[in-house]
Amino acid sequence: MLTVVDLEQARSIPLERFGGSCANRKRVVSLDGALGKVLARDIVSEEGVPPFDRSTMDGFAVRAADTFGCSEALPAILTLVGEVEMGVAPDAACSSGTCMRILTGGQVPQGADAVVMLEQCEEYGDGTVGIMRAVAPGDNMVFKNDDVKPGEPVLRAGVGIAPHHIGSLASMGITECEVLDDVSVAVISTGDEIVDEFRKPVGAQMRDVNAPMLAAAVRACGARPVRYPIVPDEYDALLSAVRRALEECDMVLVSGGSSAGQRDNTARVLSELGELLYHGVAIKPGKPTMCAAVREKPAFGLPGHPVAAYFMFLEVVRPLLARMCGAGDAGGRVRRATLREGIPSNHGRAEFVAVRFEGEPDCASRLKGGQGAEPHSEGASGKASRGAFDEDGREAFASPVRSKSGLISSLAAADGYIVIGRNTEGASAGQRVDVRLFS
Ligand SMILES: Nc1nc2c(c(=O)[nH]1)N[C@H]1C(S)=C(S)[C@@H](COP(=O)(O)OP(=O)(O)OC[C@H]3O[C@@H](n4cnc5c(N)ncnc54)[C@H](O)[C@@H]3O)O[C@H]1N2
Ligand code: MOO
Repeated sequence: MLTVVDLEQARSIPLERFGGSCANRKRVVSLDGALGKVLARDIVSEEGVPPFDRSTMDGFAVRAADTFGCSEALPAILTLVGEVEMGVAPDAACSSGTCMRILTGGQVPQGADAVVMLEQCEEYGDGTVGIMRAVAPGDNMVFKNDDVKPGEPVLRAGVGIAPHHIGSLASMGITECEVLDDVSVAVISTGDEIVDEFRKPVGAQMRDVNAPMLAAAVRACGARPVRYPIVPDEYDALLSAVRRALEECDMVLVSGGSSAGQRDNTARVLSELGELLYHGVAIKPGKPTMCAAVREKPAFGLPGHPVAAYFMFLEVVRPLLARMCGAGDAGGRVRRATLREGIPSNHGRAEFVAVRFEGEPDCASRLKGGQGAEPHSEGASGKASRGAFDEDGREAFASPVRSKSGLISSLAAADGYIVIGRNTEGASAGQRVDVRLFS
């Protein structure tokens, strides 16, 4: 029997049940394998970076005080006492009235506290250098430990490791780090008519759309998909596939067989193995979605129709998976837009509607100045008299994309989707909406 919930409950029930207990396995990876992983503990450097005062320009290391008041007309004349070799600690120091030749990245010698750029100096060839621009202490150089101070945390546990973090770790000489272990997600397609995407369908067979798509969606969350062989519409076959997947993975996704037909086994299998938390969501498409707890692991039954499976993954599975991966709730990016045309929707369920953005002239000036704004068609809700603006100040318009839940390529024309509430007559032209972006 269907235990129907609304979309918000479909999302919150698994989050409450499984969201707190996860993401605790850790492993050590080398920097090569660290990209995209979530750091498991704070990074504190034992070393300071840079380990010495360092020039950021080609020129001459000086005592800044020696250059005060100098100009092109009246250069400060300093005695050249040597040259800093790259990668080697200087063999001389700068005392008052002296300077040393230095290249970008060279160690600023003792006594010097600034560097004058080459272009602002003139070598006279007699062992002296004319300085034509005054510098302040610290100009054109960085000091020892400016980037990283020993003992200070540089990266915090929970951060998603990006390329610049890997650069930072390398600079500290940290070549491996502890990260949260991958969350593994079993992806199972079921249906007698489904063949894998490498085979040519014969008769009334169809290629598996859901498994490659859901595996990619799992990967996009930072988790590791594990694909299992396609399961026929047989109870025992699905029971043993799901049982095995739950032993091997942290979460299971089954697509197909989710409604209440004779050959739809997913709900029966999940009830047999564990506790069905809900079966049925008041949303179109996506109605037969279910969630179960099997030995405290989450198992979702998603609709066979690919568009429905994708929307329900994004709305219901992704928030939990993101939490399990240690990345917060990761609701996806949202962009505000104004609907170009009305969308009727009055079947007592909330509805996902794919939309695309329409190109519009840049309205930044109108937004900022607030003058000369032309009103747009007023929605039936009366809420919007002007368009919505994105963060760049561009006015964004969205139009519905005709789509059906079995037609995955219809989404290729869409940039994202909106959710029309359950107790409405639909959405009206001119209404402002939050478009959940696909990417
Ligand atoms: N009499 C009723 N029929 C249906 C109802 C209903 O309430 N009463 N609900 C419809 C809705 S809504 C959906 S959604 C689907 C749910 O289907 P199932 O989850 O049981 O899935 P199947 O029946 O196995 O497949 C539905 C459809 O999707 C295709 N499919 C399945 N798996 C894949 C895959 N991996 N890749 C590509 N396509 C797949 C399958 O061939 C079917 O065409 O039920 C409606 N029916
Ligand atoms: O609700 Mo079904 O999930 O229309 O495609």
